[in-house]
Amino acid sequence: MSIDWLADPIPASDRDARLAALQRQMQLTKPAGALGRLEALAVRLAGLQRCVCPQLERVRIVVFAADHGVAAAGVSAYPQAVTAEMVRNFARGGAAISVLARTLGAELEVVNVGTVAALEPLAGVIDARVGPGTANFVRAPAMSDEQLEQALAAGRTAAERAMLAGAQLFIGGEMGIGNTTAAAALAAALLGLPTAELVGPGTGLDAAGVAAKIRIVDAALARAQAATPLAALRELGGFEIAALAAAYLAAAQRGVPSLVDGFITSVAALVALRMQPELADWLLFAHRSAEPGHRHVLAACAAEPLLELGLRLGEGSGAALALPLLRSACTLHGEMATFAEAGVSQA
Ligand SMILES: O=C(O)c1ccc[n+]([C@@H]2O[C@H](COP(=O)([O-])O)[C@@H](O)[C@H]2O)c1
Ligand SMILES: Cc1cc2nc[nH]c2cc1C
Repeated sequence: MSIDWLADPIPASDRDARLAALQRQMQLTKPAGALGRLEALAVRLAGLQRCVCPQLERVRIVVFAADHGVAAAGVSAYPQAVTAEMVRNFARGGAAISVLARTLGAELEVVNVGTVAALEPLAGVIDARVGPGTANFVRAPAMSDEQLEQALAAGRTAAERAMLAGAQLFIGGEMGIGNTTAAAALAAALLGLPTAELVGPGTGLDAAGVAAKIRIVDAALARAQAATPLAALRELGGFEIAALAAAYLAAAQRGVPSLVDGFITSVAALVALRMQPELADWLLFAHRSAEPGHRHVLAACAAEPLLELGLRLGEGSGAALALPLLRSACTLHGEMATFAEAGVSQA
């Protein structure tokens, strides 16, 4: 195995398709610009899908699940066992993302990149465990080089499966008790911002819990020296965060855009963007999470998310909730009558 593929080229958006889509937008029966950001979204997707009228019928949601050694430091409001228990819940169709995927007619796949518990075979769950969770990164690197490589490969192959199934959009989700601590540590390392700006309540810590979490992240940052985004991932990341970063890169390399979900997924996107800035065209950002550090990560990604609903669930749920907006942008763009077709007078 190798990680050389991470640097494989990412195609550019198709300028001719964008111009043709813009031309079409100007002919649709509405005052120019009246559909606001939906217009630019349709044009952007046209460039990415290399056609005048983009489509988002076939959407693949992949939830990457993994455990975190740092959970032993008491950084989450919930016990570590929830990660594996939620994988079962995803498989049985009872989780929020299961419901949303069904509602949207989107395919849902779960990739277990490293729960502590080894789970029985479950329908719709890929077993890609690279270890029983990461090490506690306060004391040691979160993962070995080999584990990092395997987690990246799990993300890449998930994106490849999505592309083979004809996905027109990739949505990554995550599940991992303790992963807001890993995400905050990674973001602090990459952005150089004070830890307190990036650490938040996660699943529901109180103020004292958040203060303790800040101290834990500070201790990890004092221990770990990371000169590159990959080194930061290895030192402070999680298996699911590495897999997500890889999946965003692999999808873009194959010409498929991704819709980024919340705080943890945005940190994965930031890591991937630091590896390949050309990825920026291919990432759409769904929402601003209630996790306070998310706004800094979004700003660093130059992202303007579509929604702000106070969500802090993860699982890809915010991206799933934004999908109807993106789909509407496409169907309006593709199906509205032009002024000429409808016999409506132009300005
Ligand atoms: O997506 C978000 O913005 C988000 C914000 C807070 C928490 N979460 C979810 O909650 C879990 C991590 O929270 P914690 O407190 O255990 O670090 C993990 O499973 C995430 O999917 C997700
Ligand atoms: C129950 C539960 C469900 C989740 N889904 C994503 N993160 C989660 C965290 C908890 C605690």
